[in-house]
Amino acid sequence: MRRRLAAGNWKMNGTAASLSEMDALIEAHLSPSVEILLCPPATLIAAMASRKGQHPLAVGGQDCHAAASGAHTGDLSAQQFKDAGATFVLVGHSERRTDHRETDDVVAGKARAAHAAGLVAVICLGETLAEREAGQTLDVVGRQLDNSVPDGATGLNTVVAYEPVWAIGTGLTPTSEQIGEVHEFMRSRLSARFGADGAYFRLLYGGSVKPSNATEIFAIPDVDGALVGGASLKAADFSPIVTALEQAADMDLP
Ligand SMILES: O=C[C@H](O)COP(=O)(O)O
Repeated sequence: MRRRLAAGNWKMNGTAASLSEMDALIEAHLSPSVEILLCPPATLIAAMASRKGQHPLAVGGQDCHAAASGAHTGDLSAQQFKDAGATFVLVGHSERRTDHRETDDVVAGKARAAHAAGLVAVICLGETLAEREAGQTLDVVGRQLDNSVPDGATGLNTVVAYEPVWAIGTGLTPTSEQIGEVHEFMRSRLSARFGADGAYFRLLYGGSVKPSNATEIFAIPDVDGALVGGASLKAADFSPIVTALEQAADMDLP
């Protein structure tokens, strides 16, 4: 059984004062029945990891370089994130693919670096609105999945997050049928490539997940959780999403 995962991506938001939001989240979920991951800006990783104490909340980076070390001013390696207390790292977020022109090859290199450092790579992918309207969604997702997920990926070291670009930060969400179609497609594509292990990759949906739509999204087959942006910044918004995921997990077969 795949453990459900509620992941929050703070993007370029948050200062030391924002750590109180993590405190409130922990207080609301002292013994969470799902895995909770927060990906704050890199400046807060070490402080968050140390402040959470023994709570099982996981801390992750938002990006890493493909190299382990070297002359890459301003970049951070997966090893450095691990050293700071992270256990996950996002790679291939659409904002990285757009703002930094990251290709699937680059994303796969970053995922390999994450694996080499012992981090779980959360590999993000998804179509643009133009691609969806052109009927290319599954082609785009299939190509990104094949080329961004490196050999050596397993259900233990890799999570895939489907984030339609047009749903990120817009308040728009695909229908449950559209999300279900893509998740079913990704599951079968991973199973075709990785065999039985394909069933163990956790698949997250991301894009305008809110307390008001979380329950419906978490009921979709093969949606194992969410990658949440804006609604992860405040515990008052993220906590009900975690609760909705816990309720969905309660209904999973043992
Ligand atoms: O990484 C998170 C996604 O980009 C979703 O962001 P959002 O929940 O603000 O739409």
